[in-house]
Amino acid sequence: MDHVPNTESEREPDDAAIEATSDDDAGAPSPRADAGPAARTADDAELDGGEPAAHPHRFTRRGLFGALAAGAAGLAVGGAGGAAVATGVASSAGGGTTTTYPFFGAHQAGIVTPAQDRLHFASFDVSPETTRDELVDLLTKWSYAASRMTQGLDVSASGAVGGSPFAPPDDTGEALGLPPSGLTITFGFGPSLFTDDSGTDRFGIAAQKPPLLEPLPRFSGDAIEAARSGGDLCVQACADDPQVAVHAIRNLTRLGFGRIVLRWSQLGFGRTSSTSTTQQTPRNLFGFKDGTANIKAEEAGVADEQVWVQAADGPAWMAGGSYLAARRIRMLIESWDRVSLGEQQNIFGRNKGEGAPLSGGTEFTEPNFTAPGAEGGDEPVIDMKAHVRLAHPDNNAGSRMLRRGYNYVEGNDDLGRLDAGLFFLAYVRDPDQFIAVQHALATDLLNEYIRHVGTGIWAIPPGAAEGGYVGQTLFGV
Ligand SMILES: C=CC1=C(C)c2cc3[nH]c(cc4nc(cc5[nH]c(cc1n2)c(C)c5CCC(=O)O)C(CCC(=O)O)=C4C)c(C)c3C=C
Ligand SMILES: [Fe+2]
Repeated sequence: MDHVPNTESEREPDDAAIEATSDDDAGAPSPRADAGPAARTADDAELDGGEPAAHPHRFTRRGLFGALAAGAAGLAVGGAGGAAVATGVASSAGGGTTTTYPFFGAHQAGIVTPAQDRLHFASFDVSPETTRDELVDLLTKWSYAASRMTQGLDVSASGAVGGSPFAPPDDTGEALGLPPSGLTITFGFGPSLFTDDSGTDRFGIAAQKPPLLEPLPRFSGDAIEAARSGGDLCVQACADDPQVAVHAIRNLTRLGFGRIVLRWSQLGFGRTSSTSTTQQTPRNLFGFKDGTANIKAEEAGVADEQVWVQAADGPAWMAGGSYLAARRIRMLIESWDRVSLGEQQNIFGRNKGEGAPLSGGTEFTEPNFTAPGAEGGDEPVIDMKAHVRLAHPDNNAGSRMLRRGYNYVEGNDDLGRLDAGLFFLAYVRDPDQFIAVQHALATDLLNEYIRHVGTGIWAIPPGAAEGGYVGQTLFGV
């Protein structure tokens, strides 16, 4: 890891990290000043003193919910900093879990982390007036807020209900009472952050742009919509409760008012990949098990080989990071539903029930691409244009990718067809791992039933050191 060292005093977490800038009504002056000593919370003490809490996981939104339900005195006058109240546990209506993943670490969470059930993904453009210092300040605030929300805390110590009644709350509040739900928040930098359309180096980082970070090329059959593509920054929020994921994106967006603009966003449900051997393989909207051959966190050495940028790869600031390729892929559900079971299986090269390759065995048996068809003819049992054949590492110089996609359904079009599909997310050490496979899929039998309508690529910096911020290795302050 190549983190720029930082000191406690330089990077002391503080509510100030969340306060508004003059062009930003998201943050009023710190409400803690109004609250008085009686209102001080364990969180406040931790923040003021710069000492990390020994057990930050104790302070949960759920704890606060219990206190509210019990009518805890003082909250109505903005007394108690919400997140400190750890008693009176109420269960979540959203079905979330108490799982937490650390925000700080060598790699960002949300990549090899076991894929959660829900996604809210957002792409932002940095506003023309935003300076480098303001961008760094935003990344600092984002990291601080993310480090709290991923532990089930409000966005700041005063949070949703602990601040001044005369100022907008720091936290929007819709996650009050919900457990952490395994929330992970992953940040990325698009090619246009380094140089804009006119070639301008807006933030003095053009020289540090990874040579591999170029907009994805046009692929055969693409029907890309600009409004669903690209973006200077991306944020992937995954959780086991949709409201927790949406709360995270909403509050991060709010922190960026005046500095960034939401370009597009995507909700997802029903993860379409497993990233851990502890997880059952889920199904996509075509009804097939998806993620069987995905990279799993438990595969020794594979993430270093295929997912994490190594120090020797360069640039130095990306060591421990990754690249994220995103594709919004519409699935033509109604056409697919008229295809026979045999042809559906032929298209993927796996059976629909168990997900086993058509060459035989069980779900996790490696496909045999030379096994002959049942009639004993020349044709192999796994079609030459089957999806798993074309996407398999044997067909792609050994290259793999960590898939982390989600189903989406967004109503229907004017012909009464579901606007549904796969929001495909793949993490790779080198974007060419995705590009080569996507080119190989040009003859995929599946193409008759899908349309790629959105695209994007982002450099995913390494994780932040405790108390630091994501992107510190790039900006160096
Ligand atoms: C460029 C990469 C890929 C795109 C785009 C893609 C789209 C896509 N895939 C499915 C469903 C399945 N994919 C499966 C396997 C699979 N897919 C890719 C890559 C892309 N898929 C890879 C690398 C693999 C693994 C190949 C291997 O190593 O065997 C499967 C089989 C089960 C599994 O291993 O996950 C399914 C099912 C859809 C529906 C889709 C677009 C909408
Ligand atoms: Fe696939």
